[in-house]
Amino acid sequence: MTRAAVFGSGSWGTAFAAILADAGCEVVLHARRREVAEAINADHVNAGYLPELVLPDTVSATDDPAEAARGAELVILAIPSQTLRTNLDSWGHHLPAGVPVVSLMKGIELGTGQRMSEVIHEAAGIPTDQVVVVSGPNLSREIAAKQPAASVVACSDISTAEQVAQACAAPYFRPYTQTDVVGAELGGAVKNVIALAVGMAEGLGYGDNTKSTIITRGLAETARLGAALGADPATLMGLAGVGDLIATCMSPLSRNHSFGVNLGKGMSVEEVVAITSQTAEGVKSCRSILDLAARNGVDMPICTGVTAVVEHAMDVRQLGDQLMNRPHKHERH
Ligand SMILES: NC(=O)C1=CN([C@@H]2O[C@H](COP(=O)(O)OP(=O)(O)OC[C@H]3O[C@@H](n4cnc5c(N)ncnc54)[C@H](O)[C@@H]3O)[C@@H](O)[C@H]2O)C=CC1
Ligand SMILES: O=C(CO)COP(=O)(O)O
Repeated sequence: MTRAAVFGSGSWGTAFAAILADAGCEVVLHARRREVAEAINADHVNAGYLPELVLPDTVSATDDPAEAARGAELVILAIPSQTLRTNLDSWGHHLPAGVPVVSLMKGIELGTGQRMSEVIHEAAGIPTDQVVVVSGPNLSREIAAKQPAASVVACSDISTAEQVAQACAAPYFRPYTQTDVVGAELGGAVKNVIALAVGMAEGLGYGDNTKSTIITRGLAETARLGAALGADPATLMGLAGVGDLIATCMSPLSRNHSFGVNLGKGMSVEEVVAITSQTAEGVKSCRSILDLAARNGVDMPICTGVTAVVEHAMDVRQLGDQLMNRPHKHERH
């Protein structure tokens, strides 16, 4: 039985712990707060995040990172992107050597513009051929309800990707292996920003033509960034690209989508932050994605508009005009 350590006991870490357990692993969840770990051990439920999910007996929890990491043959990281480096600086030295380290995170680090796999490599010294990315249309509440879904397991070393895919293949969770780590990570990070834009459109009262236009042109700007950074275009047409884009942009379960809806309805960023208890990665990563795009000479008008709204440089009601009044151009450019 593979022993897996999952760091981050929020929505996705908890749902992924259940996937691993249902796939036959023994799982230890690391929770920052002792009372959360104790409640999971006592009740088999993480009430603050996924109260409807009863965790199998093979999932236990601890607030001690050394204990979580001890003997792990597989490490999973599911914490907010902008806190990954600080977390790894604090307990990354406990991670066992020579085992796959999986990123579930969908963001780009502010300041460095690094993808999460790059942060893991740099901050924890994990060799790149042991860093794995799992990304796809995986809204945690649907996964927790064991509704069927698939995902991409990407690693530069295909045998490591296959090992991780084997460990997380559950009856309701179907992994597909990949070697395009860059494409998988960019798809996951940029779709959050596009989902904010779609949510804003919905909040402003626009319908499905508008939303489909944003999704499709959002995919176009993701593809441009991917091309500049060496992603395989086919990855962005797959589960980690268009698959996740559709799920996140269309679902009321998406935190990014919901955040955007509230902005579109006229709430301020601060007001939405105050009522959002979980991570909406696009709010922080819009700036880092835009900086990354600028450094690579890539035009990302939707991300530019979302960032302007998030940073108070533009009223949400101006976003549509700004996008619609850009110079006309060929669809492929
Ligand atoms: N929830 C979902 O449906 C999915 C989420 N993801 C990605 O997984 C990552 C984690 O997301 P969620 O689990 O949904 O987030 P969440 O907000 O539900 O949970 C975050 C977890 O990280 C912990 N944490 C550790 N250090 C922290 C710090 N310094 N500040 C705040 N929290 C800290 C929190 O205690 C909490 O357990 C994100 O990058 C997200 O984009 C990816 C796929 C699906
Ligand atoms: O990544 C996700 C679904 O694949 C979750 O999206 P949100 O973070 O917007 O809830």
